[in-house]
Amino acid sequence: MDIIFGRNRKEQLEPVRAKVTGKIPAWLQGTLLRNGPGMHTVGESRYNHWFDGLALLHSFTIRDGEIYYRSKYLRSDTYNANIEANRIVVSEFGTMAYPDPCKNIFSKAFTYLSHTIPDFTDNCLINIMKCGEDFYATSETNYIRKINPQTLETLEKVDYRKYVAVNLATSHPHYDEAGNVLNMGTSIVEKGKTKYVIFKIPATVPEGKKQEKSPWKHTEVFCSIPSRSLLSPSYYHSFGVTENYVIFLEQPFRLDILKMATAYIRRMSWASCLAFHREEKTYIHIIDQRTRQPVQTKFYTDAMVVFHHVNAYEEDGCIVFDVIAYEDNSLYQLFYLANLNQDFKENSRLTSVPTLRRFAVPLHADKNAEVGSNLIKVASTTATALKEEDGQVYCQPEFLYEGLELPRVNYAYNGKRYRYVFAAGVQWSPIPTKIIKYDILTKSSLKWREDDCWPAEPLFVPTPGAKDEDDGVILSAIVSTDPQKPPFLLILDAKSFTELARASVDVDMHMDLHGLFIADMDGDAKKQAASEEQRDRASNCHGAPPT
Ligand SMILES: CC1=C(/C=C/C(C)=C/C=C/C(C)=C/C=O)C(C)(C)CCC1
Ligand SMILES: [Fe+2]
Repeated sequence: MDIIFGRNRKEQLEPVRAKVTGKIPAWLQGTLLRNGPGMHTVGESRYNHWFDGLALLHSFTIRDGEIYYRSKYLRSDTYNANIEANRIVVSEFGTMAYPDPCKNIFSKAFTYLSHTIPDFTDNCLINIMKCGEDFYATSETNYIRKINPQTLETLEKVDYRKYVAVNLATSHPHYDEAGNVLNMGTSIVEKGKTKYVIFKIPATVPEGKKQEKSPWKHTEVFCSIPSRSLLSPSYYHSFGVTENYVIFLEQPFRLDILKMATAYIRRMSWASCLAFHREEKTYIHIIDQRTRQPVQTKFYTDAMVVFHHVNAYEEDGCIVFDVIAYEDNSLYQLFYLANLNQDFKENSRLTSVPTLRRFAVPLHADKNAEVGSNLIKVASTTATALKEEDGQVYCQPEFLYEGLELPRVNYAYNGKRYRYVFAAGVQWSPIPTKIIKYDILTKSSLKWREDDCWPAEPLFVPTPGAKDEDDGVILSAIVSTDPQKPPFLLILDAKSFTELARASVDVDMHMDLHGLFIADMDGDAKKQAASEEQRDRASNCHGAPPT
């Protein structure tokens, strides 16, 4: 499996034309931009974990039935420092690195301890985020990197901490219809008050505040939730939204801050500071977006580990939310390269299969309801919420489907009642072998698979003017373990799950994590943008300084 995971990939700087078979829908024009780890060895040193790898951006540009592929390593400070030193000098999730072996490590550790938490990596390998017209490569630390989505060039480094007090932030923000970004992060050092912070980055500079040009400067804190444990906040990889609420799971998979502060001196990785406490509860926080306050009722469920929220919506006074959940944290364990390389089949068996679970949370608990009664009256789910004596509400999910990860939905239905989940199919191994369309209404599924093929996260792109939720295509980059079969971009019809086209490229493609599709503007929008640009230029000539 080294062929898929541990091998360093060659970047493809010049766009290369793909060999297309089948027929690409004429309306499908734009760029699929994705991110993931591509280099795990620098000189003689090797990362321990797949999530440590240096970020490799890649893109498929689809135009008039042709597809061009390119890839480029993110020139993060981390990448540059490693390449210059010809070894790993910056710590990542599963690898602690020691920048200068000549320096006394105790003095280094002392500096770290006095600052509590060291400076994190800017190796942004997980996802791509859109802020206004700009694109950023993201990870889960306080740094993100602006990128050029066309050339894949690395631009400036943005430190979240300059705009909002967070040391960690998710790689899975949400977007509202205007393109404003809603994200969450954890503040672990501010005055000892460990808290989770929900914040909003506007897509454009708000009216009347134009003197401050960057939308980042207008980032606002939406709501803060104190951590149940000051020294051990919950780890989370994503969160959910409905039209009016935010759903945050404070799960008993926690980061130990004291362990983090001493990790460097103990020669332990950040990953070793994460622990799953199976005897604890998972708290379900519901935040009202209108009042910006958490709903006061204490909702909880059993211990679980969730990386990906799928979707959520409001129905009959309840919040229904769907997540991919595990019984434990074995997923992170399996992605150690040592497990992925030798005896792959033996070592890479998940001890719990990722399951699509539906929860329902009652927003207005009936005061007269009896203790022990189920507060969920929604007919569409068997999820329950039991009223307890002390006023807490114990939620138990409905198990919908077993063996799927990297979920995507038609984003026009994000926060709304929806029907379809597109995901990668995984069984006892964490590596996807199928692409799945799961129909929540009929509880049936459609699958795509092919021998020796390892599909990436399936991304849904809607047909312009689509009426049905599944009216569109699925895009997935596929790598193969068969040396005769080059990697390809698969285009499926999202309704029937039949292949429309594939675009093979003879390049060294990596298995990636997440990304997005940037649709080309249509003719009219292009014309309008051009005339706006012309108008802006003209107004610049009349006094305003050029930007
Ligand atoms: C570097 C670093 C981190 C990195 C986490 C990463 C890189 C997580 C990747 C998760 C993925 C890819 C999950 C997929 O489901 C932490 C632990 C946040 C905190 C300390 C510094
Ligand atoms: Fe993710």
